[in-house]
Amino acid sequence: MNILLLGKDGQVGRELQRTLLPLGRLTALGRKGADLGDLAHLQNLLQTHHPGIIVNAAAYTAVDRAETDADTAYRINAEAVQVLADHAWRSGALLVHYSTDYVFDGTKAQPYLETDETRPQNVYGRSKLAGEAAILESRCAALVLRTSWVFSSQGNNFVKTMLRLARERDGLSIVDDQTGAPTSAELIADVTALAIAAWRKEIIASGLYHLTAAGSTTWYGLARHVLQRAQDNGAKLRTGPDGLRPIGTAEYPLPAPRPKNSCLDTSKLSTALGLQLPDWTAHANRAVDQLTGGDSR
Ligand SMILES: NC(=O)C1=CN([C@@H]2O[C@H](COP(=O)(O)OP(=O)(O)OC[C@H]3O[C@@H](n4cnc5c(N)ncnc54)[C@H](OP(=O)(O)O)[C@@H]3O)[C@@H](O)[C@H]2O)C=CC1
Ligand SMILES: Cc1cn([C@H]2C[C@H](O)[C@@H](COP(=O)(O)OP(=O)(O)O[C@H]3O[C@@H](C)C(=O)[C@@H](O)[C@H]3O)O2)c(=O)[nH]c1=O
Ligand SMILES: [Mg+2]
Repeated sequence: MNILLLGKDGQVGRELQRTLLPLGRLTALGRKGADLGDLAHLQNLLQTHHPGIIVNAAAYTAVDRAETDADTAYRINAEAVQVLADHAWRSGALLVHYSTDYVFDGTKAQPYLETDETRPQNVYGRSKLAGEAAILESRCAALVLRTSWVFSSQGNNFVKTMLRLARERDGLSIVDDQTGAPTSAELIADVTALAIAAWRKEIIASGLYHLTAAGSTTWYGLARHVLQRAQDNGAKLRTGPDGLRPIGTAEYPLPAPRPKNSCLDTSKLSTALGLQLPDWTAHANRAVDQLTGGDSR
């Protein structure tokens, strides 16, 4: 079985290079080998490789930049995904794709279900929702995995930003009224491989699934946890956990509005696969330890 991984150099893509290996003959391409902005090239590439499984970890993820660069965000997050879905439908391939908590408006008091109404508040979220729709409406075999607040010891993410800023600055103000589940790229890639194996055995069906770590916190809570762990590991910080100031969203204005509640209910996927998704702190500790030389416990 040929597996084609797109976006191999992103946070999730890097981890998928490891977890997809036992599932088949893997071809992993980054932006150089497969530019999702070039739809004609993408089409040719799919015809050449004829993969049995396409895993798309590439995306336009710059949430604030998307507000003024909507054309590019839609080309990568929706039009390229339409090309993948059309190919999967015609060839019978399985398409595995990722989406986001930002498809919701964040006003629900409880974690969001797959069946809840979507209402994205920013361009990134709307472009990702259009990508989901392209897949689900194509009726190709697909696993669309919505996740949230992705971090890893590699790439660009909030955990690494906090460690950098805490080394550079005296005191940091962090938003404390947006709640979500920080999810490691490692966990996403591990569960993706399990889901593909289960799909092949017809244990799980095509469709939309929420995939995040268990538990939840705010960005402030995440930053505190990260800086506490880093300090315990002996990292030299100018701002420790007690130097963080919790603020409201209004005090940290950004171009793109973010949902207040980003929590996703993961019972559909965890029940189907028989998994107990770990608390977000387990992988957060691992990432901080990798970045600050501590022991993972
Ligand atoms: N990051 C997060 O917090 C969340 C992510 N998701 C979703 O999870 C998936 C994986 O995200 P994650 O790994 O975190 O994202 P990253 O931003 O770490 O990686 C995305 C990758 O896509 C690549 N890419 C961007 N544009 C193109 C293009 N035109 N052609 C080819 N490759 C391109 C990027 O390359 P380059 O670096 O060169 O731009 C990068 O390697 C995405 O679908 C994302 O929407 C969902 C919820 C939260
Ligand atoms: C750097 C910084 C950020 N913040 C706030 C801004 C924002 O509300 C929050 C997170 O900032 P970020 O820009 O890292 O987060 P953002 O890029 O919005 O993260 C999102 O990325 C996309 C791709 C997703 O799909 C989402 O699930 C989510 O992970 O932290 C502070 O309050 N203080 C700070 O010093
Ligand atoms: Mg960001």
